[in-house]
Amino acid sequence: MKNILEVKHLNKTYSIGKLESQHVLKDINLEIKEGEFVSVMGPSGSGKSTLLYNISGMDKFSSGSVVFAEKDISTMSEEALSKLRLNTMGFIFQQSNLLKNLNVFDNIILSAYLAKSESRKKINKRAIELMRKTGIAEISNHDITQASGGQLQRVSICRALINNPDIIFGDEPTGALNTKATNEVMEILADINQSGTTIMLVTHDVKVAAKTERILFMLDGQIVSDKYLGKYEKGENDIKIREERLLMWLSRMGF
Ligand SMILES: Nc1ncnc2c1ncn2[C@@H]1O[C@H](COP(=O)(O)OP(=O)(O)OP(=O)(O)O)[C@@H](O)[C@H]1O
Repeated sequence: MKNILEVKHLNKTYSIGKLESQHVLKDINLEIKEGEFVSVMGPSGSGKSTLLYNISGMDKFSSGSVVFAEKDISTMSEEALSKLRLNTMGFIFQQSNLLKNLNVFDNIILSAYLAKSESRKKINKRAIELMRKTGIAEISNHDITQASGGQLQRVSICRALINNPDIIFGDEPTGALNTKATNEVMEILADINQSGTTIMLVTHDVKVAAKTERILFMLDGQIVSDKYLGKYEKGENDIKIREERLLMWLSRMGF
């Protein structure tokens, strides 16, 4: 499998006021293969979200290089980078950040209409298919304010998938959900991954990470460990064994 992401000597420093700065990502080196399902764990403040935002081109890193699908994003103009994000990356956040004045369907199709690379007919067809797959077809015309937390995250997933991205980045996508909705969202993501989309999630939840294939552990701005758990098969019943393996690994690192 080819690498979809190659990160070399990545550093990120935030300036705090005039004299102080904080070195948040410290010489990160990372390769992610096409089709992998990766999660990033680690204590609060270790740099997980910062890593996600810097390798997805949402934030500007201080030094190093990030090559995404053979394109070096550090040398790209802001315009080229926005286009790359729109056409090849999908994002899911803890809070769904959906537009309250649009209904479910319009929230999903908006970015595809903006991309203008396909006919509206084709986009609408894909949106209907995505809503059906994620179990929200019946709320297509509903206002966003009427949807439950789990439904909102499914809308976010459909929105993230509408442009057929090569990769989905999620920052605590299940962080605001109850156990049932978390499990449902993870089954949907496992399904999406099985159809070939690479996924990278930041999570604090062992049950979420246990359903991913590879777990990176961050500590103080560095990836200090990288565990390969193997592909999770949707609906698999040895999830408890995966969780136990992960918990043992995490406890060895004092987490
Ligand atoms: N825009 C910013 N300006 C200054 N410092 C920042 C900024 N964003 C993050 N930081 C700092 O960078 C460090 C890493 O933050 P980050 O959000 O990446 O950690 P995290 O591991 O995702 O934490 P959490 O699990 O709590 O979300 C923290 O000390 C945070 O205060």
